Amino acid sequence: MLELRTVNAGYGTFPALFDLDLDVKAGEAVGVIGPNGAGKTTLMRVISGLIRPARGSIKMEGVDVVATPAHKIVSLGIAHVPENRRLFPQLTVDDNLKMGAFLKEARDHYAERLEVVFGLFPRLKERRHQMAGTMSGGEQQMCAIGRALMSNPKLLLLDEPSAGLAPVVVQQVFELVKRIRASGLTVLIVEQNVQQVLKVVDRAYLIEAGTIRASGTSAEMLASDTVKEAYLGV
Ligand SMILES: Nc1ncnc2c1ncn2[C@@H]1O[C@H](COP(=O)(O)OP(=O)(O)OP(=O)(O)O)[C@@H](O)[C@H]1O
Repeated sequence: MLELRTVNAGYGTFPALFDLDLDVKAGEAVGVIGPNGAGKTTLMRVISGLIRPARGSIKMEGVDVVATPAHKIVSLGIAHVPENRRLFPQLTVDDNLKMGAFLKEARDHYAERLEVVFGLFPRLKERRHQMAGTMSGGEQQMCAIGRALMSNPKLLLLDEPSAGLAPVVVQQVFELVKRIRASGLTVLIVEQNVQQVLKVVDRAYLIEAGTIRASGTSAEMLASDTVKEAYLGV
């Protein structure tokens, strides 16, 4: 579904990703783990078109993402839930969800999409008239994911959904990821919480200093000495 080949990207003259190759197949949940500053967020931004690669190719179902204008990338079926959620705190849950349905196709199917999102996250329906900024961290994450789902994506990019949440809420967020996964969506998820993320993904990539250092199934990653020593503290 998604194919990155020798992707190089950065900020000005600062290179953040080097010759990065990555694949996500339809129906898979794939994790990206790695230390602070490794380039995980940059990877998500380059896939969703927020920044453009200096070199390399990105294809979504065979379509060249690099040649697609940023505002059209959503219509390829890619939805990005950014780090720190980026909700509109002064707007209601309903209005935040509406923001996710700005494309014509999504607007035309707004009521239908809303039912899908409320079906997946009933809590959002209960809280639909509440200001997003007054909801708990876990609920806000739910709202951010719900907003992304309003565009009816095929591929959901989740950037550190558990960041800044209390341990019990982190559990709930990983339950959400499982639910999304079970609904048939393809998921690419960046996480610092290595132990937890390896429980919900099929495969994972370890990224260090802007490049892929290791990859494998969740079981392989859990058994890998590199991953164990650096990220699992064993
Ligand atoms: N807007 C920016 N301008 C300049 N440099 C940036 C910018 N955003 C990120 N960087 C740099 O790019 C590198 C990769 O950052 P990135 O945010 O992708 O890492 P990360 O793996 O997501 O880290 P973290 O887990 O801490 O969020 C870092 O060295 C960072 O300082």
